[in-house]
Amino acid sequence: MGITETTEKPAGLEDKPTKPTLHSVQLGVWEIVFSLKSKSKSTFFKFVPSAATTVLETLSLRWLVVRMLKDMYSLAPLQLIMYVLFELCQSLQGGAVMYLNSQILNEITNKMSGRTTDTSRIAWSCLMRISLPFVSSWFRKHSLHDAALIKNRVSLHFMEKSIHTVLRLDLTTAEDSEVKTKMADSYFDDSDEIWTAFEGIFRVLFGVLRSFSQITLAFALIRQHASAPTFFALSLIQPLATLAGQDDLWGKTYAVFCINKAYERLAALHRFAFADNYRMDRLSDGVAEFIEKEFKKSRAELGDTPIDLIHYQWMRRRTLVVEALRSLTSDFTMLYFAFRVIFSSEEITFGSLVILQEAAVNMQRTIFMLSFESKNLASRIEDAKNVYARFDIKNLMKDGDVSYPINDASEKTGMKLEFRNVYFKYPGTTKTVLEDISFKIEPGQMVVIVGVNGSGKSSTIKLFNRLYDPTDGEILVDGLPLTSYKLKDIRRAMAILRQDHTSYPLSLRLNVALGSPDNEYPSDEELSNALRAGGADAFVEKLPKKLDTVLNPVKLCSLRFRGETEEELKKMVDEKEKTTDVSGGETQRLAAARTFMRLGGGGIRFLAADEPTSALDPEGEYELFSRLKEQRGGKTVVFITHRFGHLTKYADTILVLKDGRLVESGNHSKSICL
Ligand SMILES: Nc1ncnc2c1ncn2[C@@H]1O[C@H](COP(=O)(O)OP(=O)(O)OP(=O)(O)O)[C@@H](O)[C@H]1O
Repeated sequence: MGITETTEKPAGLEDKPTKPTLHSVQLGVWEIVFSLKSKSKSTFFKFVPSAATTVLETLSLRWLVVRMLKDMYSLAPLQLIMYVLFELCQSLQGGAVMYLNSQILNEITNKMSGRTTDTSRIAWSCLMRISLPFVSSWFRKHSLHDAALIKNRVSLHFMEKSIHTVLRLDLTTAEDSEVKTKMADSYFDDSDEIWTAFEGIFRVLFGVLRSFSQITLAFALIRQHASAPTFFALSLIQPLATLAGQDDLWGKTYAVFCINKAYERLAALHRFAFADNYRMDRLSDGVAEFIEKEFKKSRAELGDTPIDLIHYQWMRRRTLVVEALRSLTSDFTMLYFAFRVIFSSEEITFGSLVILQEAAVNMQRTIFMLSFESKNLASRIEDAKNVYARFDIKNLMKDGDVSYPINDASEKTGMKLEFRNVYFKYPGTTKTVLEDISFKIEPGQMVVIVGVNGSGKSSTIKLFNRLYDPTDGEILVDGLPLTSYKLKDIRRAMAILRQDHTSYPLSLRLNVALGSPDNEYPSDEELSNALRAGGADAFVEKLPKKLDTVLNPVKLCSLRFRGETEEELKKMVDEKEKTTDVSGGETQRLAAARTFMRLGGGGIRFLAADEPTSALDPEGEYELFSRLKEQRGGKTVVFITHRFGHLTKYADTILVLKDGRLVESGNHSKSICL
């Protein structure tokens, strides 16, 4: 259970390529492995270069600071100015307190040594000293209030900008590994990076200003004492020794592994018992007893081996002698004065001593603050930089500039489509999923694409509305390259019912209405027509909240028990978090209703349905296709289906795909071999 250090190949890494520079320490159930480079460096030796690097980085990122300031000023100009002023006043308040203390202490010293005292000065200083905390808390209150308001506006503003950024990303860009990394940490709760970085910079600036003003004042007040510089120098030893002796895990590069089999099993059993996704299996397999029995067994095997976090175990390694020496450094200043009293004739007043002590403590605080902030600020600034980098992501897919439709012909006119020697690979992959595909679809035609799983049917559909662009070859729409049209126009002219139907985390009403986003408040009649056409009316009618049901509400509730369970609170949270279970077929019907809503919205010239019936029974499938056929009007239609029996006989063209190639095309009358 003790500490074991080794520079040999760490356990658990046998199958990983290990470099000889690795060093490992075993603590409790953990093994911590770091590079030897980071082993010898103490926090102090890292603090100096890291503080310098942070300052230099902050200076080199002036554009970022200016951009943040501009953004914040535009969102809350008055509050920003007031916040800076309040913080500035608070920074200078330390100096004022020190000045007033020195005045009071000098008068006390005069009194104690029998000299005359200036009563009005002492009364005035006391009055000011009493008023200062009130003034200061007034500043604090307003500064906190302004800071909260700016933070709120900034968070919501950047949340909105993040949403704008993510919504306009095309698939190729969104799947790019660099873009994925940039977008990875843009969480809903993490929208205050800009404010955090800004606040961090200001905290350092005001902290330095506060200490600087106090130290300058202290020097001015006690400059006649020869011992002042030595005193300050001695007071620096304590923070510097603490930093030098601090061998924490901050800033080290390391990996932690669990090397205790019993603890690994405990963790697995714990997950098995708690994770929601195992709940059904746990109950149906009746594994509760097994879990508890195994847990007890592993616990006995583990014994008292420490399981707490590696940071705590690491901290406990400190030796008592080092701790004792470090705490002694805080007494150096007192020991120095004791020494002066014995060996020197210099007279130092009680007041000066207190002021010196106060200034020294402030200096120590500044050093600790800078050490802490230099670690934090760099990463906060990096986070803020990433936020702006996300906003600057450029779409890889180029938008066209031709409006669609070119001329506003009748709505019934279908789209004319042509694939010319189209090849396609998904971005970042090497497999050609579509190879040399050529076909033509005349306006208003109905085409059925068939083929076994993985033959490229869905990939073909994804090229129609430019979710992806072909790797080679060309797609033409109404005689012009698809890429020449404005993306927004071309997508607005298409209705695509996809295979992997989803329901949005919004009410069912919006789930259907969003099929036609230009008509976000459709009438009840339009909604029920779409629901009926999609075959979703019956199941929606049975739901207690009908169209106001949110199938999977976003969870924003939390409940913490302190002692007894509060049933009322629990019920409220359960009610808010309640999900409504619907079958795969019902979600598919909902997606179909959304498509019918789109078809009814007007402006649609092309309809594609990619196996929209996979979760439907044969009757549901027949009904859906019949209604899609009924409502297609003159639109060009492409259907993909596995069960094509009754569909293919209506098709003007049947395209047969195999391994990404078009192996046959024709129609029933040309007796295509299906
Ligand atoms: N996002 C993707 N990234 C990489 N490869 C993909 C992606 N989607 C599909 N593929 C691959 O492209 C090939 C064609 O897939 P596609 O989904 O177009 O076939 P499909 O004929 O529609 O199949 P199914 O009938 O199962 O839906 C498959 O080999 C598949 O693994």
